[in-house]
Amino acid sequence: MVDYRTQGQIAILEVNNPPVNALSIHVRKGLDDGISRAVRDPSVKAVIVIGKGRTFSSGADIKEFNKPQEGPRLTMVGKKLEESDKPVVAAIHGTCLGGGLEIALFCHYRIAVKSARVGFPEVLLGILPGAAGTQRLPRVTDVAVAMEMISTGKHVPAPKALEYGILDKIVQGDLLEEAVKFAKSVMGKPVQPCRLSDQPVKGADRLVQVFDAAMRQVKQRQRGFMAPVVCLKAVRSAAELPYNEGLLRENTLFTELMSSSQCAALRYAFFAERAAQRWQLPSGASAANTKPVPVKSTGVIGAGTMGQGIAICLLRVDYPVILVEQNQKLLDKGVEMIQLAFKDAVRRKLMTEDAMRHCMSNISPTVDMQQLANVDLVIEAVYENVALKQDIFRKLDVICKPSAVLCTNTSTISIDIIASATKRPGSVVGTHFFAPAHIMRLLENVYSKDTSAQAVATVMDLGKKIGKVSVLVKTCHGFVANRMFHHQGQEAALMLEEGALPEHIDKVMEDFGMSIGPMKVSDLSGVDIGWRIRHEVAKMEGVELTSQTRFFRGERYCTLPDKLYELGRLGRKTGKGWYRYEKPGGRVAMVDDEVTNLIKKHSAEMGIERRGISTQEIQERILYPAINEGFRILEEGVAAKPEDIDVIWWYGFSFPRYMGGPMFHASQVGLSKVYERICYYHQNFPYSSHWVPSDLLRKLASAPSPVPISQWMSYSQSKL
Ligand SMILES: C/C=C(\C)C(=O)SCCNC(=O)CCNC(=O)[C@H](O)C(C)(C)COP(=O)(O)OP(=O)(O)OC[C@H]1O[C@@H](n2cnc3c(N)ncnc32)[C@H](O)[C@@H]1OP(=O)(O)O
Repeated sequence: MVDYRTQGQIAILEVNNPPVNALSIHVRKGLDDGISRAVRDPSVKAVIVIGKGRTFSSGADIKEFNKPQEGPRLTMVGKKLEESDKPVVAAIHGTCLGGGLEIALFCHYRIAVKSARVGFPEVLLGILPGAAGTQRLPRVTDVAVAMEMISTGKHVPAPKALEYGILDKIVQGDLLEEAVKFAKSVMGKPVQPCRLSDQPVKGADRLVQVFDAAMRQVKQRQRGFMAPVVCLKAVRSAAELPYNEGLLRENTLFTELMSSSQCAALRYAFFAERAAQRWQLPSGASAANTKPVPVKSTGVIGAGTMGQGIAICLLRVDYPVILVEQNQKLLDKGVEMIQLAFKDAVRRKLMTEDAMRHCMSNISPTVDMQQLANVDLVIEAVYENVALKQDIFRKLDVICKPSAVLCTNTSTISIDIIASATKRPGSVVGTHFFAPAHIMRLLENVYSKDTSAQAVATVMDLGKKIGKVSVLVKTCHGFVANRMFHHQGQEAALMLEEGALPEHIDKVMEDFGMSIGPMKVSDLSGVDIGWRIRHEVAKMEGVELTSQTRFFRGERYCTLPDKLYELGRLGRKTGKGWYRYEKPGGRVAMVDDEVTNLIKKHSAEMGIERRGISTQEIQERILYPAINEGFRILEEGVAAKPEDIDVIWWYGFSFPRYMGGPMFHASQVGLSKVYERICYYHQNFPYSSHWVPSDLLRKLASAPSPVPISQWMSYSQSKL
């Protein structure tokens, strides 16, 4: 785990724990033994700590977090490194994160290659750097920088770290050779001035202003999230207490965070996100055994809002895009909007003018679908209409080369139905982007009964290349995201006619931790989207939805969203939806009397006596139908595991990661309690199918002891 060797008078401690040199027990032990040996050996005059493979160290081994601590503690190992009278040099490449950076800060010197990155991402796991990081970073760099780095978890590129004083030197060429040269240059020099524990905190005279400003920012950005607040308190203590007392304070705060439910949720999230990338099809084909089709050229059909966003995602990572629209006017408008989005990115310094010009030069607008004949991958992004999408896929089947992967950005329509329009259903796959497509991180990839493993591998790979988090699901109406979200929308509308107002529902859910409530989400995604989907489904079933409709598909139906649509209140884009906005496309949601009156009038027309709806009821009626549907999705194998559902909710609907996602949240509340409440609502609202309890949930809820989330799927086929 740590290879010890000497090169002349230099001892080299090389951490060797693939894939990312996590500081597992054997690594800590190896470093501890290694530094003792180097200190003991009179022929050794300097020590280098370096990482083998792709990185210096990614920090503590997160898999060890819920196990009892064994072996030497990181702080003890660090203390030994610092106390060595022989200079110790950390030689950094790849990433130097968390405990890895703490080890480096215990060393007397730090050198790095230019591409290296350093950081304290502990906050993203709901903890703080608990091996002296909060006490040592503000001693090497300014306290303001330390507060920013530790409370955000952002990685800092080597050149910036040099500027901050975290690094002593950036080297070119072979890192070990450079480290040896550096070690020789400091051999024999006293190490005392390089021991950070002896240094004062930098910028301590501005502590109060810096702390107050950082705290304001953290509370604004991360409502309800404990770790950043506690991180700031720990750094503050570095400036207020002597080093050893600061360490004790850090330890108390660390223990508090480590035992929190937020930390448990974030640890779960860390592994869930990575597990989602390890997709597998029922056939046994998987990420591990399937190669994607090489994609060098792409096409996007539809230059509307979604098509523009998707084209931007592709252009940003250098894919040439053939953008197809049905007429020149719509095409020109689409290209203009893409250009505007890039200009905005330049204005916000997210890209250079040159990069923008390069992206725009890669776009080939056309009204001729034949131009797609040679593309490797095409994404259809027209509006949600089965006949239209089938027509496009019929044409693509004739036009595109046999190896092309044919993707549809449908948000609800079964991929089986769309693929059936072609003679190559194996090449057809869903790529469900979330609006705004160039900003939202989620890509819900959807396979049909015929989709080939290669097509799946291609879109999962594409997701990674364009910077998305991809989750693979099986086709059904609405897939995972919209199928779960739909029930929230339904239940929210029903609560509105019973007595709630949009601002009440949103406040409760925002206080729960959602970055925006469901009514604001509806305004953001567009009231017309839901309307179109509902009416499309009704049309397919030969039903007409009118203002008098009270039941649809045997369920209680609320016409309020349809009434909003009929008033032209389509959401942010029209400047009014469930709220009023400062302008079309505005962001500031204001309560609108017109909506309040509409809702009250609607309740009266329906003969419903309005009542006060409690916070608990709003929270449960928004979350539990989605959770119940999540269990059905698992039962049906639409999602392979609960973790995939939670990943979809963090990235698709901004569900607070520190609460773990709806399925993890259910596990924390307790499945028997969730089941009992769902049964209660089912009794009270028998005409809403989303309250019919899922069979899988029933089985899990009646297990003799709580079933860990990792074992839920083993109950899905059981006969209990
Ligand atoms: C007290 C607490 C202290 C002292 C800490 O140090 S807490 C840990 C702080 N460090 C982190 O939070 C870093 C976490 N890791 C990452 O951010 C990334 O993995 C990376 C930037 C280091 C590399 O990213 P990438 O190249 O994309 O690779 P993956 O993320 O896919 O990771 C590869 C596999 O390694 C596993 N991994 C990564 N870091 C750790 C870790 N610290 N402990 C245990 N395991 C880790 C990760 O799960 C991947 O595993 P598989 O999915 O392939 O099984």
